[in-house]
Amino acid sequence: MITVENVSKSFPSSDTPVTALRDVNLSVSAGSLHGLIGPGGAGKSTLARCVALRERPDRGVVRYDGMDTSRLAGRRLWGAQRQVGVVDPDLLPERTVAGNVAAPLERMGLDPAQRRQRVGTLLDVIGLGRSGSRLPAELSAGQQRRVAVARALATAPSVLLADEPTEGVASEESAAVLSVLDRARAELGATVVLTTRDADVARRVCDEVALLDRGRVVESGTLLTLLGKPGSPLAEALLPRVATARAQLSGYDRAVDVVLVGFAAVGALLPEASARFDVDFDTIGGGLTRLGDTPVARFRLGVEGQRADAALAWMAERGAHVSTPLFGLRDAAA
Ligand SMILES: Nc1ncnc2c1ncn2[C@@H]1O[C@H](COP(=O)(O)OP(=O)(O)OP(=O)(O)O)[C@@H](O)[C@H]1O
Repeated sequence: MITVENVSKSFPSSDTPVTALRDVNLSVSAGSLHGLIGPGGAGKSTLARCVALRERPDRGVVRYDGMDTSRLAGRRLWGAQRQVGVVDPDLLPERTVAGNVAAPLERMGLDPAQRRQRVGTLLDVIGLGRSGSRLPAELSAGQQRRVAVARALATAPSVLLADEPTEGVASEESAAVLSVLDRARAELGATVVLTTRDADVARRVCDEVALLDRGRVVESGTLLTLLGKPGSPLAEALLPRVATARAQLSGYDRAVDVVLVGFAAVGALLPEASARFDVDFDTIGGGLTRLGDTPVARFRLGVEGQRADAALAWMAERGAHVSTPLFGLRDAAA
């Protein structure tokens, strides 16, 4: 577990200093794929570099499993930094794919046989097992980025940092880059921290997220918990839109938004509640999406029937997130 406690960081500039982080608190669970999300200049890279021990906070503490890293210096700091692999997208152009991945192992003094084996494993993880002897210039941008990830993983760090991992990669290749980060976590046991401006990247691959804006963490937590949080800006960015015209609501006793998570809920909860309680649900907005492999739906429902409250409570007991009724009462809209 990595914890960031009350971290602030400013950079000198010609007039007033630029404040990049303001009193930031954050937890990154071991083995998670944690996304730092936010607009340009929000402080994502600075926070990621503090987490990776490449930047020292002006105030506050970064802890690794409870250990205060601000007290580390010299060899102990270097040892802690080595536990964090940072993806550097710039490959060595004159070296082959295998040579790029092997470079950190050569610096470590690993013998050639072990080096070959480690490089082979990593090339398989990134899906380029047959491309070891090619040069970076022969690869697409997405393949190059995957090689950069393999190189950062070469020394088996416990934490991997990828700053904007899909930047500069064609959209059809970004899924493969993200899936390599997921494999780094799932198969190599690394805790992965990525930064992105794109909520879609978080939706596809992250399980924990923090939303930053102007140097502050606006909200953070697991994606699945945030989905059920009323008013969550991240949930709003990640779930299907439910905007509907007021007139569309006027034909119903009430309207509610429901968020359903998982195959069983998305597939069966609405028809079952409808049959059990003799209630009609009309979908008047929203739709389906996925968080990683998990299907997620948000629907705006027009609800009709005497036992609507009981039906909605029954769904909530089964894990549906049901909003308080919207303004759609028939009388109010009339
Ligand atoms: N080394 C530095 N020297 C001066 N200012 C810096 C430095 N690093 C970051 N900043 C400033 O700190 C603020 C936060 O920058 P940071 O790169 O952390 O944001 P970001 O969310 O990663 O942005 P982007 O998505 O554009 O990369 C910005 O105003 C930036 O200009």
